Amino acid sequence: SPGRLQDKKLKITKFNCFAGRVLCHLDECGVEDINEAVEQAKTAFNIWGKMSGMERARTMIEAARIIESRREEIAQMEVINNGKSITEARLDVDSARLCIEYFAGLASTLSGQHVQLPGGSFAYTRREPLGVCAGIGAWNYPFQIAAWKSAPALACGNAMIFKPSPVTPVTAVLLAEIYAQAGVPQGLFNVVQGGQETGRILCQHPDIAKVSFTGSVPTGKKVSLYGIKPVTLELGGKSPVLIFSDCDLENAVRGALMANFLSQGQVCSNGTRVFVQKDILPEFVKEVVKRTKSIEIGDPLLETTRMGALVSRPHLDNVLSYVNQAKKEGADVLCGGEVFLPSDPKLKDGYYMSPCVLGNCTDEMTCVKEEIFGPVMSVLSFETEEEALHRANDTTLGLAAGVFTSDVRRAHRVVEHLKAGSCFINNYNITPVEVPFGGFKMSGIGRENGQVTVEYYSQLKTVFVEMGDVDSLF
Ligand SMILES: NC(=O)C1=CN([C@@H]2O[C@H](COP(=O)(O)OP(=O)(O)OC[C@H]3O[C@@H](n4cnc5c(N)ncnc54)[C@H](O)[C@@H]3O)[C@@H](O)[C@H]2O)C=CC1
Repeated sequence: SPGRLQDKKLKITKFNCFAGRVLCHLDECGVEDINEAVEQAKTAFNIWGKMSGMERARTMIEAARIIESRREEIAQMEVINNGKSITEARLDVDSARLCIEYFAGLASTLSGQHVQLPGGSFAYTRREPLGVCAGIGAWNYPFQIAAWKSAPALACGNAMIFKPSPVTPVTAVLLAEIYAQAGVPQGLFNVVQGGQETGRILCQHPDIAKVSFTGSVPTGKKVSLYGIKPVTLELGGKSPVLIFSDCDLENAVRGALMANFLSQGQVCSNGTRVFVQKDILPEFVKEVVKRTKSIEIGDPLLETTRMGALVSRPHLDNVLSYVNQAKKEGADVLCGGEVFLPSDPKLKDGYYMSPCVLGNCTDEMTCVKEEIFGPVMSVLSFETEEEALHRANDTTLGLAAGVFTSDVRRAHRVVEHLKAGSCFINNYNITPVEVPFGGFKMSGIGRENGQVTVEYYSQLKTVFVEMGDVDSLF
């Protein structure tokens, strides 16, 4: 009930995803903790927000350097936190570092405009920070999300209070430690732990100037109703990949695997609806199934592992139930879709499953309509470009989309008509921090990364300067 966190502390139990054992217990933060974090952040903001961009950049670059020096330790912690393979966890740590470096570089470029007006008068605009921002994270990229939100926030002169998902509470704390070590004012980036109630209290706090949220569509809807404050929403997807018969098939197969199986399929931008032109369907399916079957599943800390454990037992059960539903609705399970038991007895209670390819799918099937958020690829066939585009766009979501073709005119024509915020031509699921990322339609509002993100973490002030006398009508 509202306010229940005012009096008593609730405990979060965090499990180790790949061995299924209890990892730690945490107290959920309530009103008092959040008030304290906000007060600290306000004090820190008063120092940080007044510094020049160059000064802020220097501290952020130091944070990036510390991340690089602790790369392996952070990556290992992320594996335990989330269950993904160490190879992927290292890439997440790199992406976090690159994002901090990128926005440190932008910090000194923040500027306004000068507008000349009649009579020598003029106006200018100032880009000012918002104040104390809230960041709310999902569980699939815990460290990376904390960096993707805090880097632009801090570069623009704001403070941030970040709440990680209670399913993966560990690594955001490392980021707070690193910023502190780099020398940001105390409390500039703080972490509060907890679930939806903590999130609600934080977002609704009157001194929170902005909320940047990553998570599901239903929660995003709630967050957007919390008050008159700017929100960035990075929500779910059910993205299409269009594979034309004139493509380079080898690259299309690789792209389809990257579009579905990174992070055990728990990626918002995944291209889970794979539309393949009819004449290359048999060849494509044969190759995709062969490679999916050979994905090494198991201990995510081993270098050879390509797929680790899903994030929790209930989530694993949910993904498996989607596979069962697909079977009932007439899809063919071409491979995987079952609980996977690693040979190492220590891992017997982990949340593993074999990656799944569903063939013979149609647009009405649940697996084609709903975000599964697990390693399940649905393959559909199409005949014409027009038909593929119509079916690809027939969804309320619009996070990402991909096209594989060797015809340069087709590639750009198709992308022009795809209703998605992040489109890929002849690749999939790459997210360089220099380019904006975010969704159309119900997949979200605003963007993360790229120069444009500065606009989402600052506000514009217009200043009019009169050089003559006041021309009064009275
Ligand atoms: N577009 C993007 O960049 C990404 C989107 N996602 C989406 O996130 C979803 C999976 O993540 P989950 O953690 O299960 O999502 P979720 O919506 O259940 O939770 C996300 C976060 O919101 C918090 N929260 C829950 N209720 C809240 C409330 N009423 N007020 C404030 N905060 C609240 C949670 O504790 C968690 O930290 C998927 O739908 C996925 O597509 C995930 C990663 C990236």
